[in-house]
Amino acid sequence: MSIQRPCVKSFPQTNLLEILFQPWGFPSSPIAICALPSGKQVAFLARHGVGHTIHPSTVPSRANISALKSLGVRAVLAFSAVGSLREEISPGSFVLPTQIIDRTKGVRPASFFEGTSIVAHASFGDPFSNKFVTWLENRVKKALDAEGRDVKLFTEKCIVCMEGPQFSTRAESLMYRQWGGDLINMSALPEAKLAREAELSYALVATSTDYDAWRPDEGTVTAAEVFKTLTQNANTSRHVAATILDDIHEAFAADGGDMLEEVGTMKFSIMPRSVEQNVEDRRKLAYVLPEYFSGDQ
Ligand SMILES: CSC[C@H]1O[C@H](OP(=O)(O)O)[C@H](O)[C@@H]1O
Ligand SMILES: Nc1ncnc2[nH]cnc12
Repeated sequence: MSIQRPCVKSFPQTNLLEILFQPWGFPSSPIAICALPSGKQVAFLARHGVGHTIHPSTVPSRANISALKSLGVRAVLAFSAVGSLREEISPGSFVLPTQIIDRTKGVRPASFFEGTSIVAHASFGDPFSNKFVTWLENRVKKALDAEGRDVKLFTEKCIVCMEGPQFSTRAESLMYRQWGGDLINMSALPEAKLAREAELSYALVATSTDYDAWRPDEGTVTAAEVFKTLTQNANTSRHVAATILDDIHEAFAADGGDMLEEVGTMKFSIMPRSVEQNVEDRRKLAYVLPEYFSGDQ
């Protein structure tokens, strides 16, 4: 879910060929561009496809993020069902995490630069956009407190992103707790990494559905257990989105605004040997980073 702005200044949408050129394939679902009651536009994308047909390991995250960027999106507010690794984060709780532990297994393309002649190392020490997350804290809390919704909100938590599709073993779940993990899902990565490379602000609203597999006297998570809480969490997520999207749009609307802390960061992440950059690679990367790759070298 994301904020849409009419146009990214320097995106080279000059002819039909350029528009049709989608270097990372098609996104998971059609992207619905909707007008809010205020008239502002937002774009919605279903990560697992319209009929939930896409496995977490094969979500085309590069296509998703690059398509959103090409539409003029500046900020992505992602939602995810997560397991809880902490007693206090009971199913039904909402969390705005600030850290990630990567337990994906290298099978997901995780960089726009992969397979190109251009090397870049994005900073990822703070994997979610700090300003965006901080900005969200009060707003999400207020939205959750409205209408007597009894939903707890946690902040400053660490999410483990695992490969799946099977859930974790008890031993893995206990290990993640020892590592400092508070939540677990299969979707935060490479989405957050790619948003960073695309210079988009990215925050995750994690919605807890289960206690994973670490509780000694309880059974381990099943898909059926996740589904039990999922519908209620999805309703609450829709309420949160409907309450805060206008304000998010507003916060990101002004050019050069405070919230756009990722814009400009890739400038110092791309290795500077541009003489050796392949023209086709530059063209491909111009789709997602027109700021650096659309012109001649
Ligand atoms: C249905 S449980 C596992 C599944 O749920 C989460 O998906 P999403 O993040 O799209 O809500 C998790 O990451 C797994 O992909
Ligand atoms: N326990 C769990 N592990 C991984 N992904 C999840 N999504 C929801 N619950 C999960």
